[in-house]
Amino acid sequence: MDRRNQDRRLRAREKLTTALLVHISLWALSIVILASIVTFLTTYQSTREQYIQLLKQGIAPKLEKKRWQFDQVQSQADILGEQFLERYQQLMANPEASIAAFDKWYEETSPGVLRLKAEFNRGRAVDFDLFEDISTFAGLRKHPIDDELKVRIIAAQYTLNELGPAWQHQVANSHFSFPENIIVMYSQKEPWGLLADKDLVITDFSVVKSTLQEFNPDRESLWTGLYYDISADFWAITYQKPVDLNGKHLVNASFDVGLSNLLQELIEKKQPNSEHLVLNNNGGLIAASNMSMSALNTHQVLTPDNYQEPLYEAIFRLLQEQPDLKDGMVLDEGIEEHLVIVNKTESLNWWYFTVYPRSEIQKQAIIFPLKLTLAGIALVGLILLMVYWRIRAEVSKPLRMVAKVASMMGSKNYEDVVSSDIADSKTHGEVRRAIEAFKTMAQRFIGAQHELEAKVEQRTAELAQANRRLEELAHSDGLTGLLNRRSFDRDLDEVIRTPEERYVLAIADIDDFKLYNDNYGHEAGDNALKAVAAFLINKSSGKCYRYGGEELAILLKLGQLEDIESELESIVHGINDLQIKHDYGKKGGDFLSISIGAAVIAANDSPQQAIKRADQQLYKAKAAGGNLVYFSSSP
Ligand SMILES: Nc1nc2c(ncn2[C@@H]2O[C@H](COP(=O)(O)OP(=O)(O)OP(=O)(O)O)[C@@H](O)[C@H]2O)c(=O)[nH]1
Repeated sequence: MDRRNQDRRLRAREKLTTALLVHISLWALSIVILASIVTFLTTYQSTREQYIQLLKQGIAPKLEKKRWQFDQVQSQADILGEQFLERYQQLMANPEASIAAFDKWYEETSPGVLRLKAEFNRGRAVDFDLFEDISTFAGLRKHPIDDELKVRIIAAQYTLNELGPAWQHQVANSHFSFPENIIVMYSQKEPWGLLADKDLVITDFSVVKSTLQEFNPDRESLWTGLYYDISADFWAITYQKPVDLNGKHLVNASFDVGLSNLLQELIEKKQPNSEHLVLNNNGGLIAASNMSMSALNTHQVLTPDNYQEPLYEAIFRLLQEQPDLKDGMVLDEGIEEHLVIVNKTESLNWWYFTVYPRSEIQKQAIIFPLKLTLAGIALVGLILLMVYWRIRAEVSKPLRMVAKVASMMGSKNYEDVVSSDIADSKTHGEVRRAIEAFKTMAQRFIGAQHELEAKVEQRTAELAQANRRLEELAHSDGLTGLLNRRSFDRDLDEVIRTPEERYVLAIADIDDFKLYNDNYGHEAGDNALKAVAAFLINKSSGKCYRYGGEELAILLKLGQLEDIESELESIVHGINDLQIKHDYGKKGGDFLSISIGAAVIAANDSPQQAIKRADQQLYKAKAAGGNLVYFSSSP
């Protein structure tokens, strides 16, 4: 087996192994990937649920706790409003004292702007009442302050002075805002009425404006959005409850509630990557965990108009576009790329939104399938290694053995195949059976070969025999069994070519054979001819030929001349002694006879000359009456 063939076989083996490994790895990797996708989808769902629970736990309880405080504020506003109305009605029954008090206690600080004297903020005793931490700002308005308004302001001042201190721990400030651009405030922190800008228009604040009868016919209480109280230096929201009497809007009982703590909690205690936003029913921002510097600089109630923060804007849009938004909803597509968890408190009518990037959930969800994929790939790699090793041992090597045996078969080394110990050593299963089949085949080939060789030998012998027979037939005469004329010519040539050996040519002719034929028939003639020939073969020491029709020839080695002559004469006599009846010979004899003419072949004779010499002697014997031998010993 030459090197190139071995290489070709090696490459073929490698191709088989590679193709198998590629197939197996493709299938295995497909399964791993499919399993990973299924796992990812399942894991994603469970991770999503897990995160929703976590996020819900994060924001909802805090806001729920805070809600109690806001509920309190609302009921305080109810009390404040009721107390005011009671006081107002009392004072209106006898307004002169209140009017006098107003004129005495209030001073014009700039044209058209009145403020409660500062001593009421610091502490001023009036009869049995001590006024403290109270300030009032009466800004520019269309109409001058009439008596009723003076009584209303005094009623608000008394009510706040009475109730304000009790709620200092719940709220930042307690106050009454008037539709006539007036505010009466109880605050232990800031004398807000004294500090307010003289041109301030209270009703320009959206929350106050929206309590006016023309904007709020249903007389609903309202929370503002978040704003930064620069004078108090804190984040706050304001609650306004309109208080009417006989269809007239008197005041708003209102509170400022500080939200710094809530904001702090939202920012510090939120889950990583999550954001929390609290919006009122109008979309105003109550609180957010991602407050920015731009919000800090706004100094106003935060609405989408003045606070362009993408997340807040997206949530605001969601609130506008989805009127069927409900408490407890989880939206996958609420905001692009974010999961949105919705909470709502019915009493406050506030929305709590928790926003979490979906990519974070995907990141968490992908970890397990990723590990699974990596483990799967590692496992596939390991399996491939083992498969490669097993294929080499179980397939490639046995196939090489099969190929070796097949090659021996191809080279007709059947004996080697039979005597090979390949099948006995390292093979099993189909390969072993294949090699054993090759061995059986080789054994049969050997048997068939032996059988064939025996047959060929037999046929060859038969052919040789047939050839010999053909040879005989080609050189003998069919009727008499004597050598034929062709043999005679061949032998005569050879005799002449070997002058060292001397020969005598004798030609014998049956006497009156025509007459014999004519009288006894041709068949009898044939028989007579056969009898003469048989006698010649039997008696003659030389080779006998049928020379022509009834003429026969004998080539005799020249020994003693007398012996030859005597042999020839004994032949002539012997034919007579056969006593073949011939009653029609010219000389009237009883039996068939022959005449022989013989002559020694000269060294330089041609075949024709040798024949002629014998023929001349025969002629003489015939002429002398037949049944005679004429022999010329001199060439
Ligand atoms: N039956 C038979 N006759 C043969 C055969 N060959 C030659 N003859 C006959 O031999 C005869 C020879 O005749 P001739 O040549 O006249 O010779 P002959 O009659 O023997 O006369 P002499 O030779 O002078 O004695 C012919 O009649 C041939 O037909 C043969 O194979 N069989």
